[in-house]
Amino acid sequence: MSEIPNVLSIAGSDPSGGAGIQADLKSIAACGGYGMAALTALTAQNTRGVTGVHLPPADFVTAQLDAIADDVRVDAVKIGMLANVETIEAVGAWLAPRRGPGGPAVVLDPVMVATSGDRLTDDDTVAALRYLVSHADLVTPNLPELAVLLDTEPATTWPEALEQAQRLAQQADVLVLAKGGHLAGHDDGATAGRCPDALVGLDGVVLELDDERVDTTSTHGTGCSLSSAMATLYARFGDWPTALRAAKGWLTQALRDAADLDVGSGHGPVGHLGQLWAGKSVPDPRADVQYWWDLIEDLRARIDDVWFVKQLADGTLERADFEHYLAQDSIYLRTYSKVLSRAAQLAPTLDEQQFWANSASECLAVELGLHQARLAEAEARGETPTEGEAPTSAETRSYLNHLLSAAAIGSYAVVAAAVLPCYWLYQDIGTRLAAANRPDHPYADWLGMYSSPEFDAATQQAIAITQRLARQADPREREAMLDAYLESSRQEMDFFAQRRP
Ligand SMILES: Nc1ncnc2c1ncn2[C@@H]1O[C@H](COP(=O)(O)OP(=O)(O)OP(=O)(O)O)[C@@H](O)[C@H]1O
Ligand SMILES: Cc1ncc(COP(=O)(O)O)c(N)n1
Repeated sequence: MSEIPNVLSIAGSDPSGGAGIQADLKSIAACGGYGMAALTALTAQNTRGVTGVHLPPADFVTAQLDAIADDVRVDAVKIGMLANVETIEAVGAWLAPRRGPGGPAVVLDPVMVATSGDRLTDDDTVAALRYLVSHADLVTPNLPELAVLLDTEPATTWPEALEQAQRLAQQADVLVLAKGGHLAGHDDGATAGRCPDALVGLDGVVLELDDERVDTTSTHGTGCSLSSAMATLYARFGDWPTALRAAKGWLTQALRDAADLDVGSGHGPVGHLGQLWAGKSVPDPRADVQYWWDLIEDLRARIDDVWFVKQLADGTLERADFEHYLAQDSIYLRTYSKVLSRAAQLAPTLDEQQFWANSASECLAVELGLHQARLAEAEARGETPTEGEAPTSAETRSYLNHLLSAAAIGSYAVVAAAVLPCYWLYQDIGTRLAAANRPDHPYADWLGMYSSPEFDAATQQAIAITQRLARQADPREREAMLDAYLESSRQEMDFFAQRRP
């Protein structure tokens, strides 16, 4: 089976190309899908407004849908403008037997009013649309549409929008994408200059993304474009948060790319294909290291529960266990420093070379400190410190083998991805360990060292470098980066969980 999903838009036509099925087909293509379109309405429309609407008979809408389904597997459906009750019922009836496991994902954009302010639906369609909402997987109303569906006033602040979205989610048992586009000019609070979107379920916000508000009047068709991007990216990646991450990044850039177009004198279209024309790949959440971090959310929670981390935090850790950890950390850092030197060797710029080389050197300084601390620990217990290195544990060896293989055969991007968890996880855990410190804590000196502005800054720089490399990587290298990152994260966990012999 092809990896390119077949995505069907059931929507109206905008002959000026910015909204409706024209926007949908461009979005689907830009997001890596094969686009199909069944027309529910023809509008006479341009960037300034709608001057006419012509509706095909409802049974001809059904005929188009049947023709597609008789021949083509449909992986996802996006529903846009449905101008009257007959059309809504025809689409609902066609969809009903196709819902459920193995059926296409359904995104409903309950279009009622165009960006220009022109109504696109009859007044009596609202009740029928409410019914269809409860039969979709995801519904993407703008703030006025959300209010109409709930029979209330439009939200003017983001918290109010989220509250309304949750209410709709509960009423219709559907996932709601709350969109901040219409907050412009209302909300001068936390969202000023920003354009937030959030997936909201029955229990509240599932994922909230806050992106820059692009300073443009070319917002015609953003709702159409976003909903068809969501259908396509869900079909590609299999979950809604991942789809939203990729769709939001793509749409924000498409809004910026609108500046390259010269279409009409009103609200112009977005630059759907600008990113493809610039030679960038189709949207891919794996290009965002924050997505990598979210993927290891469970693992991060488990690290906090590892016996060693808990006992170190609450001060019940036995000295011998602590000494074992210091010994293994010392061995780890010696080799980790070599892997960082490999990153320095591969770095294309002076800045990055210097960053990795400094980090490698810093590791050795810390290793020296650890060595001395280990001797002091042994002396404190009245033992003669053993000179030379302790034997390397299986866990330490496994982590180092992974890093060394990345350094031996991985690209610069893969090496950066492999070393990143040691910064990021350590800094993250360190913040909580440092917070657990108190003057009479048996490991007070240590916990104090876990968090430092210098290490925070180095972590941010490692994240920024890896982020740039992930964006530039082709899909194959990106996959290798993510694999290396995930493996290092698992190895971090095993390293903390190891027991002394
Ligand atoms: N100026 C902007 N900058 C960045 N993102 C924007 C901007 N305007 C809208 N968006 C984004 O576009 C998407 C559509 O949002 P909006 O709330 O405008 O929906 P809509 O009203 O259905 O769209 P349309 O404007 O096409 O009618 C959302 O992801 C929103 O965050
Ligand atoms: C055929 C058609 N469908 C939908 C919209 C809504 O467009 P927008 O995304 O601007 O709200 C539109 N203007 N025309």
